[in-house]
Amino acid sequence: MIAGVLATLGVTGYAQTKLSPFERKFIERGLVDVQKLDPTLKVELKYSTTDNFIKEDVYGDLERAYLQPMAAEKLVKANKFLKQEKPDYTLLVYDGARPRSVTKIFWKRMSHLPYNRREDFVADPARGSIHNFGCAVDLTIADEKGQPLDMGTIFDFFGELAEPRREAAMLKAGKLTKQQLENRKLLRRVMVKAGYTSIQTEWWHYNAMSRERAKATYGFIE
Ligand SMILES: C[C@@H](N)C(=O)N[C@H](C)C(=O)O
Ligand SMILES: [Zn+2]
Repeated sequence: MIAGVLATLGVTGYAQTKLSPFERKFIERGLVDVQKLDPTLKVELKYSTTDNFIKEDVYGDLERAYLQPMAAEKLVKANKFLKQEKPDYTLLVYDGARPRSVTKIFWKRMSHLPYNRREDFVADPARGSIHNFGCAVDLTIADEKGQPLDMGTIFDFFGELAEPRREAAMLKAGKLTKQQLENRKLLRRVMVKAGYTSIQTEWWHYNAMSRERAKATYGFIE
């Protein structure tokens, strides 16, 4: 609440900037703009464009990525670890905190899938996505030209080729190249070293905390 009042007064550093409703909500809940902590991080919120799996801009004016401070600090660490290995590369964030209202839209759009398969790619809003607590991030790595590395699939490719649990088989079948796998492993290495955990079904998704702990600690951002 205090953060919200400060935001209204322009004390957060966004004095001349009109905040989007989602951004206001994030700031009120104590979340932080990841680029304020590390301006070398790149951010392209895919759900603030029509270049996403539902082909709709569901974020409107929101252009900045927000996370709980604990998750943002881990992300900054991961970017530092990446630069130790590859000084010209940087993390490119596609999504951070995501209100549950948006997860509800995604969940409806995947209603053609059986429950298990649906949950592999989009969290059931009844249980909550870890994004809904500001504790998950979707991201890739950008090279020295700012171009995303080839990870074998695009972001939000909902199919087996995107699944870390199938990487060895995909490599063997010639569907994933050694370089694509190396790129994924580089992302995984720096994120895990920084304290994130990966999931078995999406190469781009990382959790800073378990769903249960995030729910108990922060509660839903609706
Ligand atoms: C929709 C996709 N980018 C994603 O974040 N999926 C996970 C499982 C989630 O919804 O939490
Ligand atoms: Zn995600």
